[in-house]
Amino acid sequence: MDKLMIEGGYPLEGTVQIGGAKNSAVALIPAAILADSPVTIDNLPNISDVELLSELLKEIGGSVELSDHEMTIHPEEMFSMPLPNGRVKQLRASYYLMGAMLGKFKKAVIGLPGGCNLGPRPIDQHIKGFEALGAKVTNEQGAIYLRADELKGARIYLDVVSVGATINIMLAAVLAKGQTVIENAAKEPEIIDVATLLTNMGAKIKGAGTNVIRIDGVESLHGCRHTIIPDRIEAGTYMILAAAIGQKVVVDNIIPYHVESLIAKLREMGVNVEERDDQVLIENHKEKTGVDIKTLVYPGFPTDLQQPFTTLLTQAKGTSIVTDTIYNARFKHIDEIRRMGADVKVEGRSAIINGATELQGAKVRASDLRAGAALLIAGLMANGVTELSGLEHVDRGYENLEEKLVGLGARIWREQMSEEEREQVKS
Ligand SMILES: CC(=O)N[C@H]1[C@@H](OP(=O)(O)OP(=O)(O)OC[C@H]2O[C@@H](n3ccc(=O)[nH]c3=O)[C@H](O)[C@@H]2O)O[C@H](CO)[C@@H](O)[C@@H]1O
Ligand SMILES: C=C(OP(=O)(O)O)C(=O)O
Repeated sequence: MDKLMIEGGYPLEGTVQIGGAKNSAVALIPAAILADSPVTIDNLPNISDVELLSELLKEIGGSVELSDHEMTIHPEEMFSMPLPNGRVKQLRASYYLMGAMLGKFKKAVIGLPGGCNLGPRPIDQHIKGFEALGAKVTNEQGAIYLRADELKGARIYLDVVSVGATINIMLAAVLAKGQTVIENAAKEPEIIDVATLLTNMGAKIKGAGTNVIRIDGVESLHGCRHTIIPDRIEAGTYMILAAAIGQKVVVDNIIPYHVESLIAKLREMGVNVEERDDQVLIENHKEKTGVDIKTLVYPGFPTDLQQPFTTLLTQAKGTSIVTDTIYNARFKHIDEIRRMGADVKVEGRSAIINGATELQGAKVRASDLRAGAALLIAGLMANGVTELSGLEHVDRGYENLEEKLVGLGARIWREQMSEEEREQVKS
């Protein structure tokens, strides 16, 4: 068990390269199950969720070659091995094995997923979609059993706009007979990325990126090569970090259009953002003013950047209100940044931040992935040393974290936790 040691107060400068999108990668890897020949995915992020999925594909008989940022998946020998426990519980995206295995084998047994604990994260809309396609779905002791004699296209209206349900239904529908229409679909860039891979595999999909997706089922799918889009949440995290403690930071290899809502809010605060073709330059020399944000589905402000942005707002003058409309318990980082000196309180679904406050280094723990990002930013801004534990969450979504930060001039390194510290974490 490691902790991250962060010596705060050193301004950051330089260029940081952004990797491939976690939330695309974790859907693209299961999508390969649907093919009859090898699928190669590149610009793959070097994160633990990718490693876990690669192991899960091996458990169902696949062979996987993983080299530097590239994975080739051989699905020819895969079979519908039940996965009720184990690795499926360690990440959210294991739910995509349901759609992909149901689509390919017409049956699957998959344990309920893990992932960040942000309050209730039901999968009723995924199940509604599978049932509409003709599957019988039951929940037996925390595992979802799916079975169908055949899958037939259907019209499915999602009661809530869900990234996971939209992608999962696409995965189950591409090999179904006839047409499937997903209404009130999510529009995140990762959905377009998954539809692009499936289309290159031979699927017929129209409308990905809009709220109505039409899928005409095909008999079979073949392998192909696919390059993952840049991770807009990793990019956003470095942009927030640059606004918090950067002087002149270039966030490179991104699609600026995917982070428009963040750019708008940074500018509103008084941060200079220059948009270029595939990079943004963040210059931070003025006093920052507090702003209000409300998280929304894409293209609104992403919930996954809410926690890091809250930390930035502690450095802005005045009162800011952050409301998370997607998750009702995504404020577990607040108690920790308060311990570092921030003036923040949570009321219902909102955090109220009074700034600007000086932060002091402390021993803090990440309760989830983006809480980790929020505390990392706090540590880099704070006076003195911050010790951040809970790195198993952070490593799910940020590749080569220390390397990228040291490249920008940060003083940050990993250390093993002492026996006593490990005991404290367990209790
Ligand atoms: C692996 C992955 O891509 N994770 C992302 C995905 O999570 P995930 O796919 O879990 O998030 P959803 O878009 O499905 O969830 C959005 C909202 O809908 C609710 N809901 C969802 C499904 C369902 O069947 N029933 C239901 O009520 C959820 O509780 C939540 O309040 O999108 C989230 C919202 O952008 C991001 O925070 C996560 O980073
Ligand atoms: C919530 C997130 O991830 P997951 O859905 O994989 O838990 C995230 O990436 O911020």
